[in-house]
Amino acid sequence: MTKPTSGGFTKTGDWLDWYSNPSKPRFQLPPNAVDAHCHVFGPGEVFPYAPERKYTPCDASADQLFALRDHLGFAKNVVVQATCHGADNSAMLDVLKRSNGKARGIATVRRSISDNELQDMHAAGVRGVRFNFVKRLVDFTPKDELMEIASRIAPLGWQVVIYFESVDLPELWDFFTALPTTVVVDHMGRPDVTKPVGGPEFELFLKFMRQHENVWSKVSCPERLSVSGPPALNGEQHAYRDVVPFARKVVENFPDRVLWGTDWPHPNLKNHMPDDGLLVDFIPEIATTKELQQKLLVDNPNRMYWPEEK
Ligand SMILES: O=C(O)c1cc(C(=O)O)oc(=O)c1
Repeated sequence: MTKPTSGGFTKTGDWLDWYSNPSKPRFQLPPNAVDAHCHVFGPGEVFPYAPERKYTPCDASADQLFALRDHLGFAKNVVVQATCHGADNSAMLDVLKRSNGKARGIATVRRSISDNELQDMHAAGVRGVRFNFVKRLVDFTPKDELMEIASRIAPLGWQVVIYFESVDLPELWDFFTALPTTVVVDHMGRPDVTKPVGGPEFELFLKFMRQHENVWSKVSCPERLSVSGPPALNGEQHAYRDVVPFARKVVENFPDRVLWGTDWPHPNLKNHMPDDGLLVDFIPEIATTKELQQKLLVDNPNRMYWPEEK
């Protein structure tokens, strides 16, 4: 059954709705595991989609996110502002408010934001801003504007989350390496997994992490990066084979600087929508020991987003 887009909005034509009734993962998540990359969409009638958005999704609410968290066995979420909400962070902030401290947020802000607004967001649980360089998702923002935002959020101890395509890394290198904060890369910088894992393009990404100890990576989104599949559907326990060597390499080289997230509700997927339970079953393919799993799912995200709990 298709899912609604409320508030009088019309869903993007080829939109794929998030998966209903995901399976129970076979892989049992360790206690206090964090889904460190997920979103909410609206609902549109409560939190309208932004005029400048590039897509209109089906609704995906805070309650639906919490239900998924509990079903999969995560303890906490890091909610990343989705581009369909522009710089209006209210839907994301509403999740944080209703989470009893079990969610942190990554916001999108413009340079016009006041210091008081940043302080309020910090009190609500926001711990970073996202800079997006994927052209199909956002309009261009000048780098000096982004750098100004980065220098204003740095004193709060916030991070900058960056989303870009691997082919754009050379051009963005100087900007990224000048950022004064912890930098977290979404989805491994979107490698082209049809190219060799040891080839120059992915090697540049590994060099970026190797040379800059403030750079972390989310080893998320095999469902987005995979070309070969097979998709995480119909009980498939060996999904997305072509992504495995890339993600494994990042986890094994930088075990203390990796994070994992579902990316629910999976904006803009075009050829299938994964069963989120099977997506969790992908984790032991890329973090192959208990020790690596503990770092990826528990130690790293809790150190990053809930340091006060130590
Ligand atoms: O590749 C994407 O389409 C995508 C979009 C968004 C967003 O719209 O915020 O976030 C993601 O993590 C990935």
